[in-house]
Amino acid sequence: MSKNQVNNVFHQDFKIKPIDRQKRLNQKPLLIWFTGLSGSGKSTLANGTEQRLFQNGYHTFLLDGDNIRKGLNKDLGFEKEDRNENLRRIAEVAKLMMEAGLIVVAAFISPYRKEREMIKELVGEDRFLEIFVDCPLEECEERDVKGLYQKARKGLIKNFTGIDAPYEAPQKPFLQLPTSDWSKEECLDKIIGSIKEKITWIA
Ligand SMILES: Nc1ncnc2c1ncn2[C@@H]1O[C@H](COP(=O)(O)OS(=O)(=O)O)[C@@H](OP(=O)(O)O)[C@H]1O
Ligand SMILES: Nc1ncnc2c1ncn2[C@@H]1O[C@H](COP(=O)(O)OP(=O)(O)O)[C@@H](O)[C@H]1O
Repeated sequence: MSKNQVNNVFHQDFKIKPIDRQKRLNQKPLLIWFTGLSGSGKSTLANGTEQRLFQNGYHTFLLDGDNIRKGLNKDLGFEKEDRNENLRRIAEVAKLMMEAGLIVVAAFISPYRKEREMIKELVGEDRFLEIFVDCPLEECEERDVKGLYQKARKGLIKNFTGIDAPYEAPQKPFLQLPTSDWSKEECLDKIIGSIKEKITWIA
């Protein structure tokens, strides 16, 4: 679409506002964003976090790299530009889900600081909780959950994060979880303990 066409698109106001939906669901929307290397534990912890919230009555949705890349973003690869477009679309989807009142849990490598900043700005700083799933490359490679590191080392996959593509660790994340030292349950206890205050509805 050309710039001209974008200029001819107008914002529509809805009668039902986000605040109405928040009151109905009795919760404040949030984006809980897991970032880290492949195999660091993002999906495991994002799933566990969603399960615990859901079982406690919260309205949630989980967005995960592999699944989104098989559907909405199946036209994108792993070049820097593609990763950025991947995350831009996901951020917009997460924003819509938050407007619907949901607590969104997201698990993406999201290797570039600048893109994570973009997501924070888009959804609002106070509603974006960045969780750094911190696991050394050596341990991720040893886990090699999907056999991708082995393929990357053999040169069968290009631009693999940590091997021949960068990962920029967060400098001031909301939480940093050393998954090579802490168990999954320890990490989940820390997450739930830290976000409890943020998700309680204050009328
Ligand atoms: N080149 C390369 N680099 C990194 N990861 C790769 C690559 N090729 C395929 N995969 C698989 O894609 C999953 C990561 O997708 P994401 O959407 O999270 O990546 S990104 O945020 O756009 O960087 C990632 O999932 P996780 O292992 O859960 O992180 C891999 O299964
Ligand atoms: N503390 C931990 N938190 C999360 N996963 C862990 C932890 N300790 C070990 N693991 C294991 O590490 C692997 C992480 O895989 P996964 O969650 O798919 O990572 P990612 O989504 O980052 O690629 C799983 O096999 C999981 O059982």
